[in-house]
Amino acid sequence: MPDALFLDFDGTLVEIVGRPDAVAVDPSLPGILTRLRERLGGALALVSGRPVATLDGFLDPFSGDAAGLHGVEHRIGGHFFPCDPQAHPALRRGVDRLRDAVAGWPGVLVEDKGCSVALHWRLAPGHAAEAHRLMQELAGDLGGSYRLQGGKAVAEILPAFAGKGPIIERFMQEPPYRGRRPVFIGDDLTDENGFAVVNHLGGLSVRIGGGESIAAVHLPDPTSLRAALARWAELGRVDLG
Ligand SMILES: O=P(O)(O)OC[C@H]1O[C@H](O[C@H]2O[C@H](CO)[C@@H](O)[C@H](O)[C@H]2O)[C@H](O)[C@@H](O)[C@@H]1O
Repeated sequence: MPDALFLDFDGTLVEIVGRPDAVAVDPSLPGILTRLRERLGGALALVSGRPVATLDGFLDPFSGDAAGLHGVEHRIGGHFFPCDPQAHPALRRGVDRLRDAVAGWPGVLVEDKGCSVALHWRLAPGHAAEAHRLMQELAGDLGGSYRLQGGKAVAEILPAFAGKGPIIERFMQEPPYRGRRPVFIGDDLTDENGFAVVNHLGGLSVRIGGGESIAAVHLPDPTSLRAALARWAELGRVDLG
């Protein structure tokens, strides 16, 4: 059965760095993704917590199918299904509240993604507990339409329906993904939900780096994944043997 490949971005295709805007993309990566996508008959999608537009900016000139904000928005076959921040007035007020609350916490970063918001403390580990508590409070105040998502030195608030598993399932119902074996590669807590779905569908889950995971296979780091992707672009299939 041919493969359908789903790839996380931060910590998977690129190394984790101090700030969200400081990511360095290996110059070979856009070309590798373009070739691999062609060899997979188009069945390659990014599945990330980032907005789709941010992924496009980092990976230019590569641009293909993608799910952004953990599946809140997605693009498939050139059709973009966006999220309108104006449909989330309570969240927008919450972003203002967050900015005010962390104004005196140097190194704590608010990443406003329109329909979701992330609070980062990688550069300010001493504020981790209070930053996490702040996000828990805000998520509680926003009620059941939103949920809290943990990650690497980050907590995010996003619409409750969103998750990497559901959006992978959605892609798998559409051509060119339908009828293929889903392979999902990720590195973080939010990716476990995607691993559960591909495991259930009889696919392959691959975790980058260590840590407890339900993934079937582990690769050590983004460098080793990029080397594997280049090889798969020649082979035209995923090969972890
Ligand atoms: O689903 P992903 O593509 O893995 O995105 C998850 C979040 O990644 C980003 O934050 C993480 O990477 C940053 C840059 O290396 C790092 O500074 C931060 O500590 C990490 O948590 C991104 O900023 C978030 O928006 C994504 O949701």
